[in-house]
Amino acid sequence: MKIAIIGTGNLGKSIAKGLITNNAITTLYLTKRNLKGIQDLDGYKNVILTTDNIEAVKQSDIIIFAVQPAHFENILNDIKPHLTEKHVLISTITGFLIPKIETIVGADQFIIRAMPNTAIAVGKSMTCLCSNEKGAKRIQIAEAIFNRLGHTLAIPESQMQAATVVCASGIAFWMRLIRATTQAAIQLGFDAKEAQELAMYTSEGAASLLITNGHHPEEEIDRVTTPKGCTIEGLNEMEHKGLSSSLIQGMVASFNKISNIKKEQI
Ligand SMILES: NC(=O)C1=CN([C@@H]2O[C@H](COP(=O)(O)OP(=O)(O)OC[C@H]3O[C@@H](n4cnc5c(N)ncnc54)[C@H](OP(=O)(O)O)[C@@H]3O)[C@@H](O)[C@H]2O)C=CC1
Ligand SMILES: O=C(O)[C@@H]1CCC=N1
Repeated sequence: MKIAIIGTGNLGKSIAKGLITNNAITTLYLTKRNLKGIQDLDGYKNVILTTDNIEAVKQSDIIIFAVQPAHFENILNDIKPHLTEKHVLISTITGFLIPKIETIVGADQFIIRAMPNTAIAVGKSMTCLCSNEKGAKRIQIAEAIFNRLGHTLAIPESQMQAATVVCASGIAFWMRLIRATTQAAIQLGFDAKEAQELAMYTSEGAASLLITNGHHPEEEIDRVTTPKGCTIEGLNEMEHKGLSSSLIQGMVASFNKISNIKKEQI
């Protein structure tokens, strides 16, 4: 696949690493105005670093956009004259809706929105996908790309804002939970390195149980909570302090912030 990533910052670089590691490219153009931050990707076979978005578009079939929302419209206007029937446009931009992309480049383009997360760098992204009417004919291409780099779910665009919070911001939320667990483990006597090891692999095990068994989390919790035991004592104390409530409220705040980002673009 001839792929271009327009805007190789935090997310774009994570996607690039995933694509390179998984041998998922024929050619990969990576663009950025200042190439300094991606020099470490220079030298990989068939990977081209450039500041020239138009050249990257001309040489590629699949264009993945990963710039900040405020930069997207100008970039679309710049590349628009160079778009052809072969191009599939995949936007990862938060809050930038498909109808708005269509007003810039036209509804006759294959347009897909993808919401991956930075775990794409290690092939573990939960990526939600949606498309315009024409893009529905190419959604399998996006699924093929992102399934190699994790797990995908096709959703209506109306759920994309929620998917951004749960999956994309979700990486940061889970990191904070893992960090807090690590801090507790240190307080309970482990050194910092061991504490993080315990936190990381325990969280991986918890997620793997749900993925493998298809159970509800409470079913797995029931297997751990010995009556009158230490687990239920700890869990109930966490809930008295608002664990679930604060997570839910934080995610709703994150969701509402995206609504404001969208308004700022109008
Ligand atoms: N970070 C994440 O985990 C996720 C981010 N997203 C979305 O992805 C997008 C990017 O986020 P993120 O990676 O964090 O942001 P970054 O700021 O890290 O990356 C954006 C990159 O775009 C480059 N850029 C800016 N203007 C241009 C231009 N004209 N041509 C080419 N490149 C350009 C910038 O580099 P330079 O200034 O050198 O050009 C920068 O490195 C956002 O819209 C965000 O909402 C979605 C899901 C997850
Ligand atoms: O924080 C942000 O706005 C972006 C979107 C999701 C992850 N990072």
